[in-house]
Amino acid sequence: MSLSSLFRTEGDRGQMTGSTTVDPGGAQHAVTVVDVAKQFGAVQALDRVSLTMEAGEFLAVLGPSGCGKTTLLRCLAGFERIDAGRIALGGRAVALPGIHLPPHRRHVTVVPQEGALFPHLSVADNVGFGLDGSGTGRRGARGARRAGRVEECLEMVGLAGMGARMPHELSGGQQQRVALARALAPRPPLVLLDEPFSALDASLRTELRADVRTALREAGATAILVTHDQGEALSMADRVAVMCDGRIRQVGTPEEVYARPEDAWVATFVGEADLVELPHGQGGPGSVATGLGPVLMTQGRADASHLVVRPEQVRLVPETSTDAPEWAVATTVRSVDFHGHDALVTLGLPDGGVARARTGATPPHPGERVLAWVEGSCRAVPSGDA
Ligand SMILES: Nc1ncnc2c1ncn2[C@@H]1O[C@H](COP(=O)(O)OP(=O)(O)OP(=O)(O)O)[C@@H](O)[C@H]1O
Repeated sequence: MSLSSLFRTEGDRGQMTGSTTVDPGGAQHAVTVVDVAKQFGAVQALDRVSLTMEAGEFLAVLGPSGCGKTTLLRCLAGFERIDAGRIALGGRAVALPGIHLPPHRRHVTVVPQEGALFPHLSVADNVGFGLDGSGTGRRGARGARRAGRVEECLEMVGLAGMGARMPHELSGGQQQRVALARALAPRPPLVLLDEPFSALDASLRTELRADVRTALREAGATAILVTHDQGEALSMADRVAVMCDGRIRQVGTPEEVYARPEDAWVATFVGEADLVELPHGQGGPGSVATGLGPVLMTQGRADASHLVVRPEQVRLVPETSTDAPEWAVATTVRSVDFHGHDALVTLGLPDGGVARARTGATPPHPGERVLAWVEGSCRAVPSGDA
């Protein structure tokens, strides 16, 4: 679901009035979400969602399709009323039982998926749309201030000097840059990005990710990016909130959610991982026998049920090599997914299981016999089944 249809209507223009409703628990944070619930018929789109953000922070909300990411964004923007819980922005309560501040009073701007620009307005007029002085002519001090801010924002997104162009004269990537410039122009304390790169090709996405990150940092904006693309979330965000079935399963830095997943579901959703089921009660530190030989297990939890083995931890050498440790297991390469800079090799293990190994750009061939072992230690996690 996209926010684009609801992005800034004429009625939103320039209305940024304040509210005196202070949230007692949210005063220190740019964003405070506490136990927010939202239901559509039988679907619990948000199930007691809580999170806080500091000013200037960039949070990615990462989860599969239908997990509730857009609903969370829409509740923050004010397009949806919450059923329970509370939301405060900059210490100001904007949603709680009995209070629902409309979108134009929340000081939030949205960068939607695509098609958000007004086709009949120039790039400069699109960017300046919500600014003081828009619609009042371009002369005078206000007009000059507005023009200055528009050019500043276009420069921030790498489009300096392109204000006179019309949207149809821009590429898809340039149009998304304009949408970002428009969102940043009123200096909003919170910018919401709803899968803003989804319509772009792979190389453009990568380029734009870095530029958007830089522009947001320069603007000092607090930002939330909704995405189902783990690479996008891990490469751009200060912290990642991993969502599943209307709940936030884990919030942490990209390194934390990747290296220390809370449960097996997070481990397999954020990056590739193979799970080894642990014998009951074997969650504590030590060595575990697996189809890939003995694996060192870190920090077990009493309820741990699976060991997380990342493909980059699995080492491979030809079966005839003498470079493998004595506990390496002789396996057969089943298939190879070649990605250019690296490859994901699927191995058929002697115990009938499969495991994956990430290799360099010269992987072994399907059918080849190799020695495999796990390097470093693996984390034991609970299954995460609700
Ligand atoms: N207005 C609505 N009426 C009924 N159901 C809705 C409505 N909006 C969302 N839902 C349902 O709520 C759930 C969460 O939807 P949401 O759009 O938030 O998910 P999402 O994670 O953003 O998915 P996607 O990545 O596919 O956009 C889904 O089951 C969806 O069908």
